[in-house]
Amino acid sequence: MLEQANNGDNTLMASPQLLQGGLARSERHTPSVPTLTPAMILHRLQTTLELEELLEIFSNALAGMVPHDGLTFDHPDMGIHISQGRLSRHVCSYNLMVERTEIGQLRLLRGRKFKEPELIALEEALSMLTYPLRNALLYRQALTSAQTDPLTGLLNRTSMTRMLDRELAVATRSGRQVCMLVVDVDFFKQVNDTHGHQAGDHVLVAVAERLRALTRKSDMVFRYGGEEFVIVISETDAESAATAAERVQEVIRSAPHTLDAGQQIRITASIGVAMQRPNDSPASLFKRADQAMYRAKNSGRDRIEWED
Ligand SMILES: Nc1nc2c(ncn2[C@@H]2O[C@H](COP(=O)(O)OP(=O)(O)OP(=O)(O)O)[C@@H](O)[C@H]2O)c(=O)[nH]1
Repeated sequence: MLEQANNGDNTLMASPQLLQGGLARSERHTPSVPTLTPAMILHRLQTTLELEELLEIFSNALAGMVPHDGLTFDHPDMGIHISQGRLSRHVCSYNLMVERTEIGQLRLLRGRKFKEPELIALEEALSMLTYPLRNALLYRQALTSAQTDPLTGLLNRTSMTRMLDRELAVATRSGRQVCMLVVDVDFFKQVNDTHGHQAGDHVLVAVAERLRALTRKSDMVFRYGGEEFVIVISETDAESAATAAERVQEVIRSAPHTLDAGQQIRITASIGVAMQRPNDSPASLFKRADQAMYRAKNSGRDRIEWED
């Protein structure tokens, strides 16, 4: 079993490694696949910025030279783990770099050992992959930042509309309902005015963290804008939604927030709740939850109000 690490400055290390998992011997790609010229491989790799598609192209282009059962790609800092084909006994692993920047680890898997000429061919192919791979990672980074709020790291309003569209359709098909909570921090302007904008930012980040920690994996938390957050609970009912709203209210007001200067401040939030109705769009559902939130504000704040 071989593990290679190509770190981009021509250092190559080899050490034995055995992968836990399947012991499949049949290869996903067989030697009958035609061998491509380097120019053809490079051309194909430059046809996409989608990471999964790029790796698929790479895997297919490699098939004639280095038959394999599967391929994995990992970039832990970007939270990326892609696995194509299947796990197999022998693993050939490369840490890829471009201009001294790590761009992830690529592993090739198959049931029999990789031979020396195959490793040479693989390294040649990898040298063609690195720049297209770097570009695909940059593209993914750009897409992610367009979807997230830079201050809190939560998904932003644009993402909310897109994801809610899908959630509403799924819930309609399954005969269940989506619930929306609009959560607006009370008297937030006072936090800024009294403690400064940096402290205000700090509170927003802390609120986002509390909401994220509270919500289940299937729930979605968005920063709608300013000090307004939206929680979307998939496939729920009114009783569970009420419990969720109480938990949100509690988690925000329970513990004080400690500012950088050491002061502690307590904050509360006004919460509006709306349940999905037939033919709801993201906008109509949001409108009812938002109106309910404003009623909570007008009724004294630190309250939960339901849609009409
Ligand atoms: N620090 C900080 N402040 C923000 C941010 N976005 C919006 N704000 C401020 O949040 C404040 C919101 O004020 P208002 O809309 O009056 O709301 P409020 O003071 O919370 O009052 P109520 O909602 O009525 O309880 C404004 O002063 C905005 O400038 C941000 O990202 N960081």
